[in-house]
Amino acid sequence: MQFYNLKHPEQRVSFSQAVRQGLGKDQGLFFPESLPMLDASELAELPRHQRYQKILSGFLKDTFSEPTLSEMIAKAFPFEAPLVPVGPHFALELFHGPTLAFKDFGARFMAQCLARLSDGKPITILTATSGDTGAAVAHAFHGLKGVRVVVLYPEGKISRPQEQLFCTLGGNIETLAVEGSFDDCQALVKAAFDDEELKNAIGLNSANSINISRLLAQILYFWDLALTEPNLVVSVPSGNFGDLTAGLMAKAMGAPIKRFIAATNSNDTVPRYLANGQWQPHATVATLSNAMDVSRPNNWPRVEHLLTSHGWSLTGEAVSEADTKASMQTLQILDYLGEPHCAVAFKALLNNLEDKERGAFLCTAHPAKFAESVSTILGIPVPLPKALQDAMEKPNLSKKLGNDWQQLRHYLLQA
Ligand SMILES: N[C@@H](CCOP(=O)(O)O)C(=O)O
Repeated sequence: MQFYNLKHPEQRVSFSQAVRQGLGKDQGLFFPESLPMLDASELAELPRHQRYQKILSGFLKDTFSEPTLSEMIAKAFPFEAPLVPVGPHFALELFHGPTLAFKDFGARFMAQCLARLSDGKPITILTATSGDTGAAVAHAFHGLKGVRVVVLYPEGKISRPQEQLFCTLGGNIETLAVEGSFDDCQALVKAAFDDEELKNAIGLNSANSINISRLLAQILYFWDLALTEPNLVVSVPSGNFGDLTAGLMAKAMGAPIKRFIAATNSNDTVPRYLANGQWQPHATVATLSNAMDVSRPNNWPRVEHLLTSHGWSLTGEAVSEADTKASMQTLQILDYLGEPHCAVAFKALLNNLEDKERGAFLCTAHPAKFAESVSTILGIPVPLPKALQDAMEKPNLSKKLGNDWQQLRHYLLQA
C-alpha cells in the first residue's frame, strides 16, 4: 500500500515515509492509494482486538508483521469507546483514554508507529492544538528518547484543565502559548514544513491529523459504532476535520453508516462552503467548544476527495453558543452529561434527522475538561477525574511566543 500526495499525486511514498515525513510536497496531505473493502458481517463476528487488526492490516501489512501490529494495537488502545443510548439516539464516548479525549486514539497509535519506524535520528514533533491534541500527543510521547515535542496553543483560548494536562509535564515536552488563534498556530507548523533547512536540522514531524497514522487509528471506532448499531446518521463535532475524514474512510471501506453531519460552532467555514460553494474562512472566534475553534480546517482536502470520489453529499450545520447551551440542557433532561462539543454535535443531529432516521453523536472529550462552563450552564458540580486533579496542582511550564515565524524558528533551532 502506497500513500500519495493529494496535491501532487505523482508523489507516492510508503507508509513509513508518510508517517516520518508528515506532509508531502507543497504541504500536500498523504492519502492511501486505495481503501481496503471489508465485509461488515465478518468483522462483526470478531473480538475487538482482532477486528482492529483486520482493519489496520489492510493498510499496514507491508509495513508491520501481524504479531507486531497486534502488539501495537494492545499498547495503543487499552481503553474502550462505549456507545451509550441517549433517548432514541446514541453518544459515542471517545474520552476514556488517559487524556480524556478522542485524540488519544490517534496520538498513541502514531507513537507506536514511530517507535518502530524511526531511523534512530533525533526528531522534533511540532504540533498545534486548540485544546485536546496537545495533551494526547504530549502524553503519548512523554519520556521517549530522541523525541522532542513542541506544542503550540492559542494563549488564553483553551480551558485550564486542557492546558494543565500538557503544560505541566516537562522533560521532552515543551509548550508555547502563542499570541493568536489555533489557525495561527497551525500556520506556524506549516511554515516550519516549508523550511527545508530547519526540517533537516531538527528532524521535523507533526502529530496533528496532517499525519496519516493518526487517521488510521480513528477509523477503528467508526467501525465499532457501525457494527454495534448499523445505518445510523452520524454527527461529528468538527474543528480540523480529521475525525470526519476517518469516518468517511470507514464508510468507503464498507462500514454501514448511513450518512454524516459536519457539526461546527460559529467557526463555520465548512457549513458556509457546503451552502454556497465559496471557501471563505473568517477570523477565528472563541467559543464554548474551543477545540473546534478552527477556521481553516486542515483535513478539508481529504474530506472533499472522499466526497467527490464516492459521489456523497455532506450535511453541514453551525451551532450558535445559545443553542450549544440549550443542547447541553436537553442532554441533561435526557440524563446525559454533555460538554459543549458533544452538545454541538447533538444539536446538529436533531436539526438534520429525517423521518425514521436514528443517529449517533460523537462525544470527543470528557465533561470535566470543561468543568467550569459545564457546571455554570447545568448548575451542577463536575468532579475532576484523578488524572485531571493531579495536573491542576502542578506548575504550568509554558513559555510565551509571539505569532511570529522567525521567533518560532529561532526557538526550534535552540538545542
Ligand atoms: N481540535 C484539535 C485541533 C488540532 O487538530 P488535529 O486533529 O489536527 O490534531 C485540538 O483539540 O487540538
